[in-house]
Amino acid sequence: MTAATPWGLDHLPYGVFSRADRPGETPRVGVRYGDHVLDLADALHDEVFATGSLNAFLSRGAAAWRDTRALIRSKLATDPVAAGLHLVPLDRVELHLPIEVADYVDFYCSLEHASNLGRMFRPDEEPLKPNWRHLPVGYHGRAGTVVASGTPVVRPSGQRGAGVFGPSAKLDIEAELGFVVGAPTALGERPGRFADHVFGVTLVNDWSARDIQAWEYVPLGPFLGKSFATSISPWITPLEALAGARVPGREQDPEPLDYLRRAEEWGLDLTLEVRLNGEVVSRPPYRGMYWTPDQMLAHMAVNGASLRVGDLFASGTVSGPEAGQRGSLIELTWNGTEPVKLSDGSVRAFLEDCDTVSITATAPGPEGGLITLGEVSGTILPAR
Ligand SMILES: O=C(O)/C=C/C(=O)CC(=O)CC(=O)O
Ligand SMILES: [Ca+2]
Ligand SMILES: [Mg+2]
Repeated sequence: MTAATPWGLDHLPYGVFSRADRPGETPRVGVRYGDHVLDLADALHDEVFATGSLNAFLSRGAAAWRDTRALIRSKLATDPVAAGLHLVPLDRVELHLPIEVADYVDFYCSLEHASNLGRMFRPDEEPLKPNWRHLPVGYHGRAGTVVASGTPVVRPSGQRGAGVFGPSAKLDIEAELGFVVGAPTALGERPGRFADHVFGVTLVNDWSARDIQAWEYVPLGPFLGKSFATSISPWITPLEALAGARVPGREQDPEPLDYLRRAEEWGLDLTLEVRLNGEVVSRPPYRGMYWTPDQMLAHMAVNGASLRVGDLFASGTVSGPEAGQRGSLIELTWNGTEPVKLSDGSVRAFLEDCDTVSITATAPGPEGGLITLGEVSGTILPAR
């Protein structure tokens, strides 16, 4: 087995795969270890891992997540020969959407991103709306169009102004971090500790058609400009693997209301990397995000809304203060006025057909070193 790898015992992200040698079998849950996937249904003799998604396992709750991770680590470390029987080479599996997405919520937690978009969409107003520093602004997305990395994204068509219909000419990305809810709550109940409900994180690309969005969003918020596809990584990194990445959240002014007070450190020192056709165009730093994920969770449930197994909530676009840290093309090119230059001599204001965008991230590992989050990638197909 592979020894020195960014996919070692300290990471072990979960995914759902099917095996080329077992056609027709229901996809299975595995953890990535080096260039292999450990087949958990076989290795742990537990049918919860043979159900086609992570949801049944997630519903067992945080104590089971911890015990399972400990068991997997001990099997791989102390009995590699036996564990090796259940390791399938990555190049012989197909990876799927890891969770059955229940509800999908997208937040807007980067001060820099919100300020940049405010300047472009509402040039005559203050960039930040008066509510922005008082609550993590969010909207409900379309769970059914969350797709696994690698799924092609068809350029959406829609209204782009009064009487104007056609393919989006401002197709964009949003590099985000997504949080997967494992343990649910009942209607009317408030969630407890963040780590008792949230299982792990995944990278998200919230594809956005800026021309459709700019015309439709007033006053109810994003709708068709974002609901055509949202891509996530096939790998869910459990929170425990991020123990070395936890940092205090960014200072907040004004002090948030009690229900939004941070009880624990859930700032995360992750650095994202956005590639366009293989070239790095941005490195957004997650640790500077204004609202932390524990605050997002508290806010989305404060009205008594229940959490469901498989809920996905995303941070919103991760943008830092520097030009090379912006998590969307609309910011990187300032609404297309300062196109990005690629090394083949071509330029991009927004995405063209056949462009491929991929997002990765690294974070300090729980035992030193770095861990690498699973990539999310997608290629644009022409409008239909
Ligand atoms: O400011 C606006 O009107 C719109 C902002 C966005 O498009 C951002 C969004 O989807 C949330 C985010 O990713 O931060
Ligand atoms: Ca978004
Ligand atoms: Mg989207």
